[in-house]
Amino acid sequence: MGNAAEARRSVLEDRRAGEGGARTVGLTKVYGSGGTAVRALDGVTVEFPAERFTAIMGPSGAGKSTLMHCVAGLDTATSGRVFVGGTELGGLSDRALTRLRRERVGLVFQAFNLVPALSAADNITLPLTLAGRRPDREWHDLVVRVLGLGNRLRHRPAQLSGGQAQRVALARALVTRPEIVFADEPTGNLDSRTGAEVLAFLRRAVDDLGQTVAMVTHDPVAAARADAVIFLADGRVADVMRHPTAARVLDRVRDLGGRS
Ligand SMILES: Nc1ncnc2c1ncn2[C@@H]1O[C@H](COP(=O)(O)OP(=O)(O)OP(=O)(O)O)[C@@H](O)[C@H]1O
Repeated sequence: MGNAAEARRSVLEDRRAGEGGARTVGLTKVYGSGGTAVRALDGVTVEFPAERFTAIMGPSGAGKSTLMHCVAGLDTATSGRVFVGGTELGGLSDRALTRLRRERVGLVFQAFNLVPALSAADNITLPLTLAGRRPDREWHDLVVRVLGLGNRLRHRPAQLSGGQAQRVALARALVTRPEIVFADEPTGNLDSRTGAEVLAFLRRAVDDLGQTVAMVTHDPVAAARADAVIFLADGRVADVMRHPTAARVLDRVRDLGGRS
């Protein structure tokens, strides 16, 4: 076995045993009150298992973003429970929640959200810089290698293609070795070939780096790269499909009505 493979194995064996993933129990989120109240989530119990890739689909307004925001600690539940790894979010102080959000959850957005003035390398380590932490060099280098970014580190975002920019965003989400990475329509701004490449890297984050990924998408082909698809409709879980194929996902999306 080569040095690189050995390094990779030893880094992966370091994983915090028994941690990772996220889940909700009876998660309900109501925006507003009285006659104008909107029940965005209505008793959602779902699991994002550790070291798995899960897609979230559903018609517009089904509650996909709300679910992601509540599990990522960006929004608070009205009732029900949210766990990231072994930690229940409901019991955390604002300060602890901020820390959890920063260090134990990774976020990837459609619009990349890289800092234009910083190199790819500095963008990747930004979450650690903000937290006053030093990168775990071995893990950092492994992430950069698996995402194929070694020769792009000195580039600024404007000098990167869309697919490279999204890989930098993914590396930034992974560098803290979070319990879960949420990707919100990560291929929405990319052409289909580049989108497929980014999906392949999301898969590698799970298969080669042992990370946990949850992805909101409207695209059945993208969802088919996941291990399971959670379908939401009207704030509830309408279905969970394991081992999805694009054709089966498309059928289900049509059953649920409208654009997924
Ligand atoms: N901050 C808010 N205040 C009031 N209502 C909200 C707020 N955020 C979301 N909603 C409502 O909650 C419901 C679920 O919205 P959410 O954005 O989670 O859906 P979605 O499935 O992500 O939709 P899309 O695919 O269009 O992004 C919608 O009816 C929406 O209008």
